[in-house]
Amino acid sequence: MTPTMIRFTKMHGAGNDYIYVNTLLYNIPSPVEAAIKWSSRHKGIGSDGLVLIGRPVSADADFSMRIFNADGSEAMMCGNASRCIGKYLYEKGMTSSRTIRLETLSGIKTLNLHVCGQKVDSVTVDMLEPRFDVAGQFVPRTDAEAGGMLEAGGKLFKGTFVSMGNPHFVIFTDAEGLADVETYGRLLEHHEAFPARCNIEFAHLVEKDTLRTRVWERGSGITMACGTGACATAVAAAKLGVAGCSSKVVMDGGTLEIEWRETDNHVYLTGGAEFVFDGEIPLP
Ligand SMILES: N[C@@H](CCC[C@H](N)C(=O)O)C(=O)O
Repeated sequence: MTPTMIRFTKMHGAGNDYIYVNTLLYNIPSPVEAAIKWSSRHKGIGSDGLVLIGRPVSADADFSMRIFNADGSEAMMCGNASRCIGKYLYEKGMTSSRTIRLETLSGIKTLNLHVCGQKVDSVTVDMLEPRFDVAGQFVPRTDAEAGGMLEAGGKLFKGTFVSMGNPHFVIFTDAEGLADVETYGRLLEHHEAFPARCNIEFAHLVEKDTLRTRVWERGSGITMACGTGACATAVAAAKLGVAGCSSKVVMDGGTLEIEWRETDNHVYLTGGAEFVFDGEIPLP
């Protein structure tokens, strides 16, 4: 039997790369299987995961996003993919609006497209409010307000738990400590303090309001950037007084700008988005 071919677009935001499929045109019956197979760096397209763009359930949204990590697990939110979807929808002619309401598993996020000529230069995403106390995402180990000491691989890590829809644990360290992402990232992702596993950020203040961050993503391992992780880092830094409410987060693959706005308590994420290539692949 001839396999069903699916057209996809590979994109990245600050090096965080995903495979995008327009499910208005193509049905993906088993996204978990597709995410695992297609994300493989050696036997697939190669990516940090799979993103499905679709029709929203809510009348208040224009489009929807579903995001699957490279291990097939589904996440509630993805900051970098949201920006890429803004560019995808606008530049592929699926919308002419520069404001898009995107339905995600963690609510409707508004994308503001910054357009120059016909191209989307960058996108600002209203990531809504950060949370510090999500049942089912984090079991605090101390009576600290939002965070605690966790032991992994014989080492103690003090971090701050921040949910941007999805869970993050942000550890402030010195410059050398950023390399801990390689040794301890996986162990912390699976720490018993995180019933739903966790994304782990190792962050270091390099200059005023500029944070260098490396990330271990739940379900994908080390990635070149994480949008929700950048937001979590900036929020944790502001909460602890390490940085102000607007900061730059420098990740392995690029820099993202974050503002935690006092007026509405929302976090705004700004950064670029890039096309890599289009292709066709059989359904698994
Ligand atoms: N890369 C993303 C986050 C993707 C999901 C994450 N790994 C999770 O499981 O929560 C981003 O840019 O936010």
